[in-house]
Amino acid sequence: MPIQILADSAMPYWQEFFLEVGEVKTFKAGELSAEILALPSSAQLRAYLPCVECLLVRSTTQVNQALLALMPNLQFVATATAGYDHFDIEALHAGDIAWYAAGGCNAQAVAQYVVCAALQLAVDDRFLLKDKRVAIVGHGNVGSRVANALHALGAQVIIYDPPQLTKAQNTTDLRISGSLNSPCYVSFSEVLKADVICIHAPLNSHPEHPSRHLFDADALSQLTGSQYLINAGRGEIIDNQALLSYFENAVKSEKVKLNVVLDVWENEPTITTDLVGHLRIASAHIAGHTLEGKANGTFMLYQQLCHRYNIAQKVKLSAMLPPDNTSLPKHLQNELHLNEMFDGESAQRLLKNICHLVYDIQNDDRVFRAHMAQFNTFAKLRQEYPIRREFSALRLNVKNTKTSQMLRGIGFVISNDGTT
Ligand SMILES: NC(=O)c1ccc[n+]([C@@H]2O[C@H](COP(=O)([O-])OP(=O)(O)OC[C@H]3O[C@@H](n4cnc5c(N)ncnc54)[C@H](O)[C@@H]3O)[C@@H](O)[C@H]2O)c1
Ligand SMILES: O=C(O)[C@H](O)[C@H](O)COP(=O)(O)O
Repeated sequence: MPIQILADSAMPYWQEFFLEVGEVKTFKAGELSAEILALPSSAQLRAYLPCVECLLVRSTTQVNQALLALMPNLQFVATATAGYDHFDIEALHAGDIAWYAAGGCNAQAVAQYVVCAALQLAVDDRFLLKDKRVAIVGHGNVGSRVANALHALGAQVIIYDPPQLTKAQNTTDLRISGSLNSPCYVSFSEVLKADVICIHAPLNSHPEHPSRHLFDADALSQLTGSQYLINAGRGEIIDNQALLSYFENAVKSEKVKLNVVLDVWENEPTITTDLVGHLRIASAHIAGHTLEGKANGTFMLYQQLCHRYNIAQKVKLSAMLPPDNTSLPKHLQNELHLNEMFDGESAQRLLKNICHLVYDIQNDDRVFRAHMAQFNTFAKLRQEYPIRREFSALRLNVKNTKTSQMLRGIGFVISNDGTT
């Protein structure tokens, strides 16, 4: 009997990977909840559920007790995402169902979203990132990449990650893979003093350090209009009602407002739309939605399935992705050669223009505002998100060693840079 797999169809290349493993039926985001499945229109999907052995989802499917009760043969649940707060872990354990989350699959994508946001704000507000102190909240797959990228841009980076710090203190080997060589761990009160705060913690109710509402009314009241707060972790890490009250009070008292970038929101997809007008950059939870990030997620689930069912891995991810052969327009390439030392405002503007050639975050912000102003289309915007590539898809030719190190640090692939 082939393995029975039920998978979210919003996983690029699912046919190429999952059909190698078993028989696959797909569903669309929003279709797989006990409430929706109770409707007569879901009869066909509901009838299939008792056969399902492997369930492959994205963050939009709540894997809870009510859903698990409909799949008595389920052995394995996996999500093609880094976050797994949509899993009821206790219910999975109770049902003796193995689970997996594709941690790191889209870390590069999120890091590049943050780099684009930071460069955009720096250019608009005429400051240099290298003069700023940046706090990273959550220094895992995503946070460490963001830390490395902003460090490469010259920023001073500090880290808030109590679970990681505890682990580091309890081990003789203080190196933490994928992070800055020696992370500078700080307290939460130091985070609140940083010029830029980037949130990349998971949503959790950790007994000592819960991330839910870490940025509550009290924390928000300590921030000022000269600071920047970027949330690409989970919406619930910032109390969105408290943030709205903060903005409304700032408007009333004519105070300069905190600069906030939100990719993630509380209660997605039914978000607090009143917040949008107060934000510097707003998007519909798409920071990780590059083709590479999503394809990595599918591939990581395929690897898990092969491992679990002892199947030889035949399909390679590199065979799927389109070739990375875009090159820089001549005028930008010339400018890049002229700005050899990459110092100062004009170099930062050039870097922003190069990054935005691959990913134009302003366009995501414009589209988001236009749609959210008309009707609540958060989920639709996410489902119809256009194909976005990562910086590695743009080949850069750079001679200066320092410049190429910096560009590599934020994820570009460099050729003919004089270092090789
Ligand atoms: N916006 C997006 O599209 C997008 C994409 C990818 C991931 N995410 C979110 O980002 C989160 C992080 O992803 P990751 O791959 O880096 O996960 P990860 O598990 O590799 O890293 C998370 C880090 O956060 C730390 N942490 C846990 N609780 C914390 C707390 N209360 N305060 C500070 N740090 C805390 C952990 O110790 C860990 O080092 C995911 O759980 C997901 O919710 C969002
Ligand atoms: O946790 C993650 O990996 C991200 O939040 C991910 O980008 C969510 O994407 P979705 O599954 O909702 O498409």
